[in-house]
Amino acid sequence: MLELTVDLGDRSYPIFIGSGTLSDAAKLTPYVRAKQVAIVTNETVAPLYLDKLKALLNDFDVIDVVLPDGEAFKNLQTLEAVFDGLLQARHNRATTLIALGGGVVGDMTGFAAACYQRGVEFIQIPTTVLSQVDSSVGGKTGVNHPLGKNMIGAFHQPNAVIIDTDLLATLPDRELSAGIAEIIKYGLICDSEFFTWLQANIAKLMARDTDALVYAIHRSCADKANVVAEDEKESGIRAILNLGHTFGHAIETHLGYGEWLHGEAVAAGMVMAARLSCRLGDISREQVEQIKALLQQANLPVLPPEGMTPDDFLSIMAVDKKVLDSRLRLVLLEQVGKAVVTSEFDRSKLDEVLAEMCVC
Ligand SMILES: NC(=O)c1ccc[n+]([C@@H]2O[C@H](COP(=O)([O-])OP(=O)(O)OC[C@H]3O[C@@H](n4cnc5c(N)ncnc54)[C@H](O)[C@@H]3O)[C@@H](O)[C@H]2O)c1
Ligand SMILES: O=C(O)C(=O)C[C@@H](O)[C@H](O)[C@H](O)COP(=O)(O)O
Ligand SMILES: [Zn+2]
Repeated sequence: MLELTVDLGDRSYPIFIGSGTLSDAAKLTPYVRAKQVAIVTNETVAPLYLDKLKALLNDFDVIDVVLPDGEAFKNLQTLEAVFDGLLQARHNRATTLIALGGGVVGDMTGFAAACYQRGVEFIQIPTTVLSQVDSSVGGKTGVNHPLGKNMIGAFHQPNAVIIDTDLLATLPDRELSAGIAEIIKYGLICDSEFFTWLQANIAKLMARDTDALVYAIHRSCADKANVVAEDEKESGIRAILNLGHTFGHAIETHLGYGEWLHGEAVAAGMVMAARLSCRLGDISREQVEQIKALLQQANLPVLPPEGMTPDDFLSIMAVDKKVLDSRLRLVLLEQVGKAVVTSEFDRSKLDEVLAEMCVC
């Protein structure tokens, strides 16, 4: 079992990573501070893992809230079900919410915890690759709005993150690939050595080799924990975790949430960001091809969806959360392994990349 810490002073918390961590009550119960516990999960994950989790909580008063499955349900209306469950069971400020599921369940549970009675504690038990390497760590919580991804939310850190790699056995291949997109992101933004490791080990990851998966999850969480510890609320460096997301969120919003998976949209978005970085003279064409090749080996898209126009991108990107004083800010690559967040780029180059990549 591996352990990392997200270092946030007196709000620091552990990330436990390994096979079988969800069979170990000692990893969970110290982070539940009172009797009331509410497990939030969804209709796909509940039949697979809810009983396993409940078995660790025999000494607690446990309720569960089972949400519908899908990005399309990551909204304020679905959140009502969590508040209904908590209020009907008379949960008070000492309750602990536990998110058992992928990033959708994690983001919604965290946001419910941030809001319920003005803030209660929560624990993340991520069950997808994407949530194990990214969404369960760092305290970004929230829901989508029809006009933009994650537009309603809060920063609210969990008490602990418990990652059991055994749970990935039931994950569909398409979801594995989507998670690998965010893993590749870390190599690109801050860890060139990891990028090189990924080039050598992508086949193992795709074959679900346990050692490779544990290594990639641990390294991704370590990279994310470092960034979050430096800039918890994204006043600066944390925005590098958004590589590919300005384009990717535009794809998700334009298509309707759930058509493309988040990781798929981010993959295409990272190629768009890489192409722009190349056009601006930072990374080479060869490096863009290396990035594309790695994503393609993970069965990820490297082009935007057919029919999406430059104007479709620009109108949604205009409401991106990183926009400052009406100016678009993008995460670009200075090198493979070094991202920067900037509004100081030649806008005509963005137009050229969009025109070149959008197949209408
Ligand atoms: N908060 C953050 O920092 C952050 C970071 C990255 C992504 N996100 C958000 O995370 C979401 C994407 O998360 P995701 O990729 O985990 O998608 P998801 O939560 O929709 O899960 C993917 C699918 O896998 C199913 N599933 C989950 N665990 C399973 C398991 N062990 N076995 C079988 N099926 C399983 C789910 O029911 C779902 O159908 C997006 O909403 C994205 O915006 C948030
Ligand atoms: O943790 C972060 O910071 C990230 O940006 C991680 C992203 O992978 C994630 O998709 C996040 O939800 C995006 O946040 P947003 O603020 O751009 O909505
Ligand atoms: Zn993401």
